[in-house]
Amino acid sequence: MSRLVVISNRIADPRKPAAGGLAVALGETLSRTGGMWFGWSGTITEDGVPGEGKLQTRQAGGVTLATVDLCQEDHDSYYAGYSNSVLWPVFHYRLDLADFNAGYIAGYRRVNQMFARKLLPLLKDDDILWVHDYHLIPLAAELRALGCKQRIGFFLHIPVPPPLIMAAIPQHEWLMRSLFAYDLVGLQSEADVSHFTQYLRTEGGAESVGPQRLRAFGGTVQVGAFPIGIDVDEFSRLTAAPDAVQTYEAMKNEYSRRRLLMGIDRLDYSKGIPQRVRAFRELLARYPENQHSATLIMIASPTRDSVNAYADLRHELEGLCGAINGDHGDLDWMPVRYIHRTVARKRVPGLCRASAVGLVTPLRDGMNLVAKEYVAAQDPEDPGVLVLSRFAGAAEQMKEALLVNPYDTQGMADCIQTALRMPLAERQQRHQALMDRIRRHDIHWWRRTFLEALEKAQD
Ligand SMILES: O=P(O)(O)OC[C@H]1O[C@H](O[C@H]2O[C@H](CO)[C@@H](O)[C@H](O)[C@H]2O)[C@H](O)[C@@H](O)[C@@H]1O
Ligand SMILES: O=c1ccn([C@@H]2O[C@H](COP(=O)(O)OP(=O)(O)O)[C@@H](O)[C@H]2O)c(=O)[nH]1
Repeated sequence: MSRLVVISNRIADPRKPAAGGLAVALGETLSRTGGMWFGWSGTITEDGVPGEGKLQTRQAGGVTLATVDLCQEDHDSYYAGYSNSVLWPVFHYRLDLADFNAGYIAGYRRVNQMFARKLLPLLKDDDILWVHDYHLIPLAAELRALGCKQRIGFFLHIPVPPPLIMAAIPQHEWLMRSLFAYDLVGLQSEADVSHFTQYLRTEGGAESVGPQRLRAFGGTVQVGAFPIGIDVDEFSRLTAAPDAVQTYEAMKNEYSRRRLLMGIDRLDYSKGIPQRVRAFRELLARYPENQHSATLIMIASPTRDSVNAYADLRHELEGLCGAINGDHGDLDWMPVRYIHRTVARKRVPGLCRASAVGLVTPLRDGMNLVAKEYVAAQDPEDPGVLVLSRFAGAAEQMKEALLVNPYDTQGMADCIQTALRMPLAERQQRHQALMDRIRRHDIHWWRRTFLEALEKAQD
């Protein structure tokens, strides 16, 4: 059987809590299949030479972890720069936050070339390569240029914007053309496939040459939607494990007289956190019965803090939470518990299960695994209610959640009130339907269907 080689910028460090769905999902996938995981070590070296990171390999169970360091200059131009100040904001429809600094692209190309150079000697002839996410769009083209013949699939974890937004990236054509070096391009949702296809038609004159196969830019590419899932059984086990049970009991005890609402995200502007907190403030104002009762636990895990837009967001959120607590709080009740730390993964299910409402309200999100984890952690006899943004990739599958528009503060407050008052029978019904869906399309389904499609993709 062929070995699976997964390549992503972020790899899970078993010594640290993993905040970020990609690392969580790929960790779970590889623990099943074994193979190799290649990516950035997470280390930034101060005296390194650009394009020359040190390669290290180590064994973690059945998985070989192969990592390279980045020097400060590469980190700033490739990761913080082109990946997270150009591609991330534009793909999340935030042209206003993009920084089209002309210097970033050189670092992006340099690191992709370095990854290709370091990876190639580690490969066996019949390996299957699976490259992940926007940091590594040109990796297959770089590998092909060095003679790599293995099958290579690509999966994009973030949304694809409509063509005219994509076209704002100065190098958009080069980027999209690079995708033709892959045998298969996987996206999170049908909406993403539709945007990608529209882009190729309008900018590359694409024509269909088979089911989900397009010809453009002088080549052909196979495209498909493969919505990522969670490991439902593993998450259920985690929910029943001592750490999660202890967290659940501690929360129930501490907030016995309150109704808990929770949000847990990286502190990212795509996640709609200030909008969510404003909707919560509106809930307290419009429905005063929630005063002294509703309590929002808002975990905002630190992320990408060297990028300005993230530091600005932190200030905004801290001001907002402080103002709500100042205006509405009392000696025995603080409406918002804002926590700017990463919560260990083993405690996440306990927090989810103790919360009557799970708030997953991104302005735009590739998928959002928290939405699925919240559902998986519930007690089926007395489940909480998921309030989900219609702009999360997860909304395409999770129709039985209460879907909201996160830009509509009043609408979101009304929806939270509906969630808080929802009768038990309806909560059970919705939960059961959502569980069926996340079980059918779990992480194993995702890996299997993608890899089967990759195997079948024409040369
Ligand atoms: O690696 P970081 O810069 O610390 O960021 C964490 C990850 O964020 C993004 O996650 C995405 O993947 C999830 C799983 O498919 C998906 O549910 C979510 O909607 C996406 O935002 C990013 O795409 C990853 O590359 C990062 O590792
Ligand atoms: O403090 C935190 C914040 C997040 N997470 C986990 O990080 C992942 C976030 O993935 P998601 O797809 O929701 O969003 P991303 O951060 O990848 O954009 C989920 O598994 C969360 O449970 C965590 O373990 N601790």
